[in-house]
Amino acid sequence: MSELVIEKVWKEYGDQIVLEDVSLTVASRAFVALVGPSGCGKTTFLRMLLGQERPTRGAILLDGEPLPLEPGSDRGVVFQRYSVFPHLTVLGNVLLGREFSAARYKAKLFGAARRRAVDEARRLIGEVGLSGAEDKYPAQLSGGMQQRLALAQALIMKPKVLLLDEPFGALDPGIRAEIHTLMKRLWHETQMTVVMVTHDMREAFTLATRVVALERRRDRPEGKERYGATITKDISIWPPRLAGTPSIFSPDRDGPVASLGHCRDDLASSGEIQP
Ligand SMILES: Nc1ncnc2c1ncn2[C@@H]1O[C@H](COP(=O)(O)OP(=O)(O)OP(=O)(O)O)[C@@H](O)[C@H]1O
Repeated sequence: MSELVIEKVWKEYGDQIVLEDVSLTVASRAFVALVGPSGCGKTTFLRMLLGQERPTRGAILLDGEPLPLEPGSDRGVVFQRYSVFPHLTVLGNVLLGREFSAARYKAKLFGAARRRAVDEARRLIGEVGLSGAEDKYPAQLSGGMQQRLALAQALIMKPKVLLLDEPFGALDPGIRAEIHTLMKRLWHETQMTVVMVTHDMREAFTLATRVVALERRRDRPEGKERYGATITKDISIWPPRLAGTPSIFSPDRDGPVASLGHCRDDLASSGEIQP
């Protein structure tokens, strides 16, 4: 379970109302794409889900509990840039979250605990297609590889909710299509709830189960700061998609194995998926 409930949330900075009266329930295992004009408050909304900002009014609940006041391991995040640490290797970047959560002050793991974490980090590095790059630094990676690394870095903490702020916006179209395939596979495998900000409608409709638009209802220049954005459209993608569940309508496009273009042997042989 990882359901997010946003109840009548407002966000104001001084006199400026950025968001007004936003209510949204994001079901467990859903993938919501958040779209809207520049400056309407999408990142602000995501930062509230992360716990970096607090609503001025209203409440945000994760599985029925108010969100903790600061970011935690139950919520992972990937930004368009700067999600990874330039002075750490690929392996170091992926291990970091584990090291911090195990030893908050020294941020180092030792012995068997470190070996287990290293094994897990290497497995994830493989999952995102970066095997062989473990000892490289982010500056030695392409943009697409850096975003794959950022995904692995977020996933090692096994977040219930993954928050993505235009994570693929700076990538070339070909690389973006590849990373979409990866993102779909990871979403199906981990069955996380995902909220992704994007400017790319094609990306929104390719990945999401639901596309939600934030907009100011009254957009007169003189009233810009007096009215915040709210949800103006909420489109459920058809045929429906759900993490971990093959689509009955388009199994070749949507489903745990479909995004790979072929059926993974382990799932097929387990009888979970029909090849
Ligand atoms: N910490 C802050 N203090 C004051 N104002 C802020 C703060 N953070 C965001 N804002 C304001 O909130 C508004 C919404 O910003 P936000 O970055 O959330 O928009 P956005 O929809 O993500 O934009 P874009 O699509 O261009 O990234 C902007 O007017 C911005 O200046």
